[in-house]
Parts: sequence; C-alpha cells; structure tokens
Amino acid sequence: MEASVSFSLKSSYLTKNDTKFGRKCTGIVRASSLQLGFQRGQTVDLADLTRNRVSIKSRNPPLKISCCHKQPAGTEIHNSFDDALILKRKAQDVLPYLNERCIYLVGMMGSGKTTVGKILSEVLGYSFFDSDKLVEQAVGIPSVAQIFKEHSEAFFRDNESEVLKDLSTMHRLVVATGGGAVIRPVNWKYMKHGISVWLDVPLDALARRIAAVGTASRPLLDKESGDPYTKAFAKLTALFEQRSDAYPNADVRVCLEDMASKHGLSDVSALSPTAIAIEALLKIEIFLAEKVAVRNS
Ligand SMILES: Nc1ncnc2c1ncn2[C@@H]1O[C@H](COP(=O)(O)OP(=O)(O)OP(=O)(O)O)[C@@H](O)[C@H]1O
Ligand SMILES: O=C(O)C1=C[C@@H](O)[C@@H](O)[C@H](O)C1
Repeated sequence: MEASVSFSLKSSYLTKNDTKFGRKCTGIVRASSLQLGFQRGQTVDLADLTRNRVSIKSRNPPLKISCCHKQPAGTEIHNSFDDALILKRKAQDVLPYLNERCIYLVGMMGSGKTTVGKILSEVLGYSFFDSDKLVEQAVGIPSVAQIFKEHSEAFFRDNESEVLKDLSTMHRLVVATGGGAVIRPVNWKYMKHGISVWLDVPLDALARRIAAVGTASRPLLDKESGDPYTKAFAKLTALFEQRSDAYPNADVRVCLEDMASKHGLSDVSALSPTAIAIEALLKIEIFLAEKVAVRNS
C-alpha cells in the first residue's frame, strides 16, 4: 500500500542569487506503508522523520547468500506471481542486514531509478523519495525543466546537493537520485551514509524508453534536434562519456546486460522492473555479506 505523507523541509537551500536562506518547503513523501506512524496527508517535520531512526547497532550474524531462482533460465522473470514471492523473500533476507540504512539509486536518465525504487521501498517497508521532486519543492518551481530555464543547471545542482545532504541524516529511505547527481564528489559523501546502487542500462535501451515518453521533462535532452530516439541517444552518449567514471563509485552495480545474458535473453527490455529489483537486493546482500566478512576477519 502506498500513502502520501506531507512533510516540511526546514534546511537552507540556495536562492536565485546563490545566497543561503532558511525556508520552509513542503514536500511529499511517498511512504510504502503507514508504518512511519503518520496519518495520510499529515504534515510532519523532517526532524520527525529522522527521529524515527532506530540506532544502528551491530547485528552481524553471518549472512546467508541464497538465490531462489529455481526455474529454467528465462522463465522466472516473466512470471509475476513467482517474482513477487522471490522479491518478498529476498527483501526479508536483506532487511536485517541493511540496519535501517538508506538505499540510493543512481543511473542515467530513464534507467528506472523511480520505477525500481518504488518497488524496493514497498517491499522493504521503506519510504520513497525522488531527489528531483525534493529539489522542485525546495525551490518552489514545479519542474526540473523550469528550474534549468529560470535559473541554471548550476543552481539546480547546488540545491540537489543540499537535498542529498538532508537525506543523508535519515534512515529507511529509498532515494531515486537525479541522473547527474554522481558528478559531484560531495554527493557521494552524502550517499555513502547508505548503500548506493547503480542501475546500469545500455544507452540504446534508455533512448528507446525516453523516446517513448518524450524529452520535454528532461532539459538536458530537450535541446537536441532530430527524432526523439536519435536525439536522446546522441545526448545520452555524450553525458555517459562524462560520467562513466562516476557511476562505478556506487557500492553495487546492477547491469542489465549481464542480467539478460544470465537469463538467456537477447534484449534487456524483456527484464521487468521487479526482476531488476530482485537483482538489486541480491547484489546488496552480497555487498553487505562481504563487508561483514571483512569486519569479522
Ligand atoms: N525495466 C523496465 N522496462 C521497461 N521500461 C522501464 C523499465 N523501468 C523503467 N521503465 C520505463 O522507463 C521510463 C523511465 O523510468 P524511470 O522514470 O523509473 O527512470 P528514472 O531513472 O527515474 O529517470 P529520471 O532520472 O529521468 O527521472 C519510464 O517510462 C518507465 O516506465
Ligand atoms: O542526467 C541528468 O543530468 C539529469 C537527470 C534528471 O534526473 C534531472 O536531475 C535533471 O534533468 C538532470
């Protein structure tokens, strides 16, 4: 079940003139359940959300790495009932070892951070945040495209860093970050408070997805000329070249090409968001198990 919970961000964001000022901005948290204890539509403070933190104590029984995929390769990702069960079991395996830490999804525009992030938040009982939306709400402008137009990309990036800084003090969140958040080292400092997951999707698949919905909401793609697929592909290629060193900073990489070949598929577009969420949980589990093993050795 998803519920919308209003909250207030009271931290300082940069103004149009690049001066810091304290302002109260309303945002929407899409909570996966009402387990945060707030009523639907209730206004709560960011501090109230952070007070929900449970102290992080070390609970380190050895991690069990298990994979429930028993069906023949290629069939399981098309079976939504099986997927739902596998997803739930994998979440139950991972949850105790996450120790309340946030999950930050990074990846290019259209890589599925929002789609997969909502599935993960639902199954983990975490709250879902989209950092682009938090920036819009902090700035008081309803779209990223408009923020770029009325201010600048630098202005957007400054506010994006402020949002990530605030989120880094919180727990039990899945955060879909903006596609370009990875380019600023300070953002990694904030994201290292949680587990970062890179959704690595081939550029042609990204361009197909973006062309299907149009580029109007994605200001960095909208300036190109040509048909939607060609302009998305050209710009995504240029952006990826600038960022290809940054995405691998993530703790975990979910590579759709590897997944497709593991499942005997020729096209990554056959991979459902649920199958990708399962893979993300599996990779997180392996990452946490290695950390525990290193600490215990
Ligand atoms: N596994 C998938 N298979 C096919 N389409 C997908 C998949 N995951 C996401 N999509 C579609 O791709 C588009 C982009 O997905 P989404 O908004 O989740 O990406 P994003 O990484 O959050 O993008 P942005 O960074 O630009 O906000 C949407 O139309 C979504 O429905
Ligand atoms: O890849 C990018 O640089 C961006 C991705 C979007 O999520 C937005 O954050 C914005 O359009 C910039």
